[in-house]
Amino acid sequence: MTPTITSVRAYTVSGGGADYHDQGTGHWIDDHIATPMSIYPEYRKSRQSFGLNVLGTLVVVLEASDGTTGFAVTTGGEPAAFIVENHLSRFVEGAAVTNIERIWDQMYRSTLFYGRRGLVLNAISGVDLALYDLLGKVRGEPVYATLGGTVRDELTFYATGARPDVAKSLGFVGGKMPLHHGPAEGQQGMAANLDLLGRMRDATGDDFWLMYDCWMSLDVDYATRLAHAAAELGLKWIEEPLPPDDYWGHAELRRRMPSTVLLTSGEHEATRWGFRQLLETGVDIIQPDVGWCGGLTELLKISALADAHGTPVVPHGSSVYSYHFVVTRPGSQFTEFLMMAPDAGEVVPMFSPLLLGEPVPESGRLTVPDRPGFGVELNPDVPLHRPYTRT
Ligand SMILES: C[C@H](O)[C@H](O)CC(=O)C(=O)O
Ligand SMILES: [Mg+2]
Repeated sequence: MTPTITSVRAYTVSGGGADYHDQGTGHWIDDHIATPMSIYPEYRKSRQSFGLNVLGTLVVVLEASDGTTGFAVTTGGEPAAFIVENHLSRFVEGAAVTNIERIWDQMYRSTLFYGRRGLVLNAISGVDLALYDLLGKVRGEPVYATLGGTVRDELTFYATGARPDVAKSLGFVGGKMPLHHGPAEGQQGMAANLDLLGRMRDATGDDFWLMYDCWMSLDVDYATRLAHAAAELGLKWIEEPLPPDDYWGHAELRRRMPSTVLLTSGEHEATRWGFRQLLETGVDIIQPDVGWCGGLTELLKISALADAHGTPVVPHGSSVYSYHFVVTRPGSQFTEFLMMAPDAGEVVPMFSPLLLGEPVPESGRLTVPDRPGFGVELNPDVPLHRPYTRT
């Protein structure tokens, strides 16, 4: 008999974990990175100063009637824990572990009046990923097998961090750097952005991919100028240059940018409907985050839509949750690894120290482990807090 889900519990964790922006001081990920808030000088130096790490990590744990447990981690912290415990749990508890599509549909429809994207979709994603982990563990198969099996033997990675030169020596195919200066920092900022790119090009040679992650900080005019100047230095792509709601700006920017530089976006987009709009702008690669876009159930739909547009899907970060997806998709030729060492100088597990068994690329490559579910466990040494206990 198919086991049913007997309980849903939502926990928070502070520091690191799935909220990878929640790092200590001196980390490259909070070192004067251009953001939508950079127009305010007082919030320019640090993203934590305007609250980037305010949510923290969400851990969703599911228990089945046969005693199997599944779990997932994402961002969303305490407010997402409230939504999971007090709203979404009703669609999960009592359901068969195989009923993922129905549970997703009920979670999405029932939250439309206050959801659709952002925090609510983080919470839905967390539950959805935990459902896949549980189903895999009940069946004794890795999630990639549940999705239909692999299309490649190993994953190929580019690295995101402050040191593409180090990433090259570690075997990655490319390095994506955060852009440090936005339009409010004028011509001097633009020159510094191009100078860093030039130095990294000198250090890595002509064939290494170099990309700039602009984290929603630019406008069409600045992004156009940056793309033309950076094309001379062999920039492969310009990522998320505009606020996600500006679909029209994305279309205009694609028209104005040189054809040699790719336009990529989507890590802050959610659901098939959001991605439909983004795909129609003509972006060259979409980058859904499986922990934010609606989970695997939704990512499969987004990816089918992208295939029909001929647009590759290269998911944003998300460690094992991305790896089990990418290894099953012909349209996802490579994947991202976020360098979480404070100086981006070595490979460490992205969600460290929260997970046990979290695999990392070696020489820029990884065979996805065939352990059941997502193949990871919660580290018992990391304290979990359950803010909304139900009786
Ligand atoms: C480096 C970026 O600003 C951000 O922290 C991560 C990201 O957007 C990405 O990995 O892509
Ligand atoms: Mg990005």
